[in-house]
Amino acid sequence: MPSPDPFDWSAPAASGPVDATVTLPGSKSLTNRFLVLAARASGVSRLRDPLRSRDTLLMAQAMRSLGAAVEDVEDGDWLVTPGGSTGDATVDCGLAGTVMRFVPPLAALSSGVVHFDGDPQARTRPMGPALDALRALGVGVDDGGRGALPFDVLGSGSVKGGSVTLDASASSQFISALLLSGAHYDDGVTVHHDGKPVPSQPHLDMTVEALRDAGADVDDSEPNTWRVEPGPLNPLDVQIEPDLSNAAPFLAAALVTGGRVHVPGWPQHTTQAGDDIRDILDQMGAEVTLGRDGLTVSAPDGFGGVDLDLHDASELTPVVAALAALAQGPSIIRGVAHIRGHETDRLAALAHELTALGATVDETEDGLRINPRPLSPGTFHTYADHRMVMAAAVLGLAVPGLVVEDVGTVAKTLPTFTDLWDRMLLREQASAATDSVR
Ligand SMILES: O=C(O)C1=C[C@@H](OP(=O)(O)O)[C@@H](O)[C@H](O)C1
Ligand SMILES: C=C(OP(=O)(O)O)C(=O)O
Repeated sequence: MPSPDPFDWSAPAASGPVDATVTLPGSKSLTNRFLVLAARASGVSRLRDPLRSRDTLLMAQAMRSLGAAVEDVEDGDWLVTPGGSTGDATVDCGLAGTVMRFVPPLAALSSGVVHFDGDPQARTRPMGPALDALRALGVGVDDGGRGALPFDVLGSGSVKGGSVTLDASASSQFISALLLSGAHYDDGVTVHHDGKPVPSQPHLDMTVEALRDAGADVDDSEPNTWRVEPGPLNPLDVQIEPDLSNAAPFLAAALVTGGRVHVPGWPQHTTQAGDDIRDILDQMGAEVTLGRDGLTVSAPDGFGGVDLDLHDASELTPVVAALAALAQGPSIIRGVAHIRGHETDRLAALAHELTALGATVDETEDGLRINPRPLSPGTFHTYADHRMVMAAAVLGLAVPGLVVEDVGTVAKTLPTFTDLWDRMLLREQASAATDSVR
């Protein structure tokens, strides 16, 4: 037999109920917002326990390219010393939506041409409305008419700003991007959304809250309109919360194995969309308890299918779809048409891979209908999508022999994923061993 591709990973099957505590690294969305805000604040900022993953390292590098210093200091924190670039620069976006959307409005403030590019799949992610909005605010952008990467932002040292209307139904990040830099524009920025509903409302709330943490004057009192007044931003000293979307596959393991998973440090208040996983797992029949010490999920009685609108928390779709394929009844996932423009067309990718394992899956215009069936092992393709790796790992718990193609792609937001996964399952073996000697 040919030896397996070195980047493939045999997903471990569970040999019994998991019983584990899993500590997750920091939130991608919070880390990358705070990096952008800190890069032009009025003093040195400290980011405590930031996520270090491909997306956040690319963002740190982008901030350096634009003149800020991002330094590793003791305890794993980042110190960010603001600075404005005075020359041409290049930004590698990788496949990070936050980098390709949040950095151009900041680059517009620099004095030079800032060239943006990324992975091949990044060139197909929606950018057009974000680039047109910058143009409407007086910024030169050369995208060769593509409305996508690669493109140049022609920085002239300042941006007039003002009012702009755009269609952000393809990504909330178009709006977050303008707000995160708008305080540095001469007239601030007012963003109006006109189109189908904007997805990911919690991420917009996160942007507004992060701006207010930095002292910005933000008005989000009217639907579909956001206003950031011009003015300096204060330096930040912020503790980054654990990434709750990255917690989802670990919590899902409690359901699949009939076990228990505890995630310490789960915030009592958060703007992270991943917090919605609590309600989703509860709807599937799990026991979900949020205490001062963190979140605990257990599922002694199995779990059922759900009818869910994931418009607000669409990044949870791959893991929820994996759970749905293993549930005791059919599920419908709605409201996530825009995730066809995520790392890959997630609806097509999930439908294809789950069907290949034996599930009955219909791709709808805005989601998936999933009918669980007995699944057979095979190779689960991941399409350069970290969350497809996480979905595959969840399936692998119940499908011995499942192989996950290109597991390294999970480093986009969680480079330690397979270590944490193995440790969660070792703990399960350890407790099984303890039980057997009792
Ligand atoms: O602003 C952010 O940090 C994000 C917003 C959301 O993007 P979309 O609105 O494009 O779905 C989310 O899916 C993504 O993972 C992170
Ligand atoms: C959609 C995602 O990422 P991005 O920030 O690249 O849009 C995601 O993490 O699921």
